[in-house]
Amino acid sequence: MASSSLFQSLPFSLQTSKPYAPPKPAAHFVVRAQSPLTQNNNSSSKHRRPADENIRDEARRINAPHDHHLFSAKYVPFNADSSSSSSTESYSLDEIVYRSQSGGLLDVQHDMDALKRFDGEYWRNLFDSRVGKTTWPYGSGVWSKKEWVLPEIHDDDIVSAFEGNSNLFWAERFGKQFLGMNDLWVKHCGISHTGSFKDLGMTVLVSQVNRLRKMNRPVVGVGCASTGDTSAALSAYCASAAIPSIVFLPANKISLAQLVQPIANGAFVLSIDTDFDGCMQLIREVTAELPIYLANSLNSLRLEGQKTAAIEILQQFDWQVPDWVIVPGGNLGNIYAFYKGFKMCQELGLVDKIPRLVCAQAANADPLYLYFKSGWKEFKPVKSSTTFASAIQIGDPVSIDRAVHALKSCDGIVEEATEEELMDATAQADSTGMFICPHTGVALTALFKLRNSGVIKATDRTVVVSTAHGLKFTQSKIDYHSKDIKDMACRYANPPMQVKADFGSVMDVLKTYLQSKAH
Ligand SMILES: Cc1ncc(COP(=O)(O)O)c(C=O)c1O
Ligand SMILES: N[C@@H](CCOP(=O)(O)O)C(=O)O
Repeated sequence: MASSSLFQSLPFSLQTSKPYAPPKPAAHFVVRAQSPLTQNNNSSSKHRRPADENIRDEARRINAPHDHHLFSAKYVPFNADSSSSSSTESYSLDEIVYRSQSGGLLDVQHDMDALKRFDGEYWRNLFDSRVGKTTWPYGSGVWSKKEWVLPEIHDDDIVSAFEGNSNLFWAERFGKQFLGMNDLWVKHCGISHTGSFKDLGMTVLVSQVNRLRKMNRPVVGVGCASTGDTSAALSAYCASAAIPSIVFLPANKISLAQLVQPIANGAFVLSIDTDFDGCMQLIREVTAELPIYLANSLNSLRLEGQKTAAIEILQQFDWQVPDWVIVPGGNLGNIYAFYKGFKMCQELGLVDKIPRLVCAQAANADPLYLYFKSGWKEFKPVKSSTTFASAIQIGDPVSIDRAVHALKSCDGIVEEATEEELMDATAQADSTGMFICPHTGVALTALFKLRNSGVIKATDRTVVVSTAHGLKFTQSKIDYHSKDIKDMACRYANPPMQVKADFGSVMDVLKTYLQSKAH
């Protein structure tokens, strides 16, 4: 139905480069900011869709086909200094390609001129109008930004669990009690369908695979190497689209909760006697030989979804820019994704600056930290050792170049956390009502260090990105609270008390407890 198209309802043509003159505010919101679907939702005479129509059918009926061709994106070689690049190498997103001709990384480049024909206010209003709906596919926090993510995919090909839109938690007590801060926030990306931020990228990647398979491209299955979260997301999204998934896991190096996820979702699970870097090497070799599509963040499609978490943070602050965003880093795709999300918002006029980024690593797997400390002189992969932050136990990150570009471009910082520091920070956060994963503990340790050194000020608005759900990492919490960790004081342990099953004994321990709590 062409007349209900968002873009047809706009009072200017995309074919012209004439600057757009905003209409009056009331008309602006009604005419320009709404998607075809929200126009239906907001109408006072809105109709429920017919009982025999599902939300995909509804989207098919309402969304005009040409909406998919207004914006476009392609793969280009990732080049930190893109302004001076004269490369003409590029690939359609429908090609199966992970590396540039020179063997370097790729990046998804959007047609920024087409996107710039709409002003920042337009995009802010459009994104805001889609939050919290069940309309397909915009109810997802990722697909609510579809024009900036994978503009050309048909809504019908999208595989989504309505991911994103995760809560931005005001860490009131933690901020005040431990850091003297009152504007500290935790972006809970792990409160998500499979319990980590990987869902944001995987909905994009698996949707594209779904499209490729419908185009009869040679993709029999999708594979990844994983420290637990990528494999969980991959297997869930593939299962929902009936696509075979294959996961390479380092034997005995991921949590039980993570291991059971791909098993339950029907993935082909290979437990391999090596570390993550070894699994990554193997999956790269295998995907070069077999019709298995690579789902790790080496594949730049993933980062297009992950960058929406940055846009969401701005949106949740009503498009005000925080001073700092702290992200735990392993394979280093996510730190770049955050940078890219913020940068696009700046370039397209939604905000006028970007935050400073901090990448936080476990000291037992800290190649980026060592590189940063050397003044970016020479990058050397490390042999990582065991860490409670097991999902970031990565010594040879594939996105090192992306991360360095992101950090240099925003005056960023790299910090690290020892095992004791990250476990203490996790326990401290939990004691104030959170239930975070050890990777978030790494990010909080970075915050402690930067507050103590005065780099982050008490009044700075700071966001810590929580990357996975704490329930995936209960064993480390049990060990900590049982004081069962060698060479660790476990200063914030809160072990349960064994009490005899009689009234007097229970009363005694309760009285002692209440006295200790009385003001
Ligand atoms: C829970 C968790 N946090 C942080 C990271 C680090 O993200 P990245 O590999 O994009 O640096 C990962 C995965 O690597 C993860 O699973
Ligand atoms: N933590 C990751 C490691 C792989 O990262 P990716 O973003 O490159 O897939 C995991 O959970 O597997």
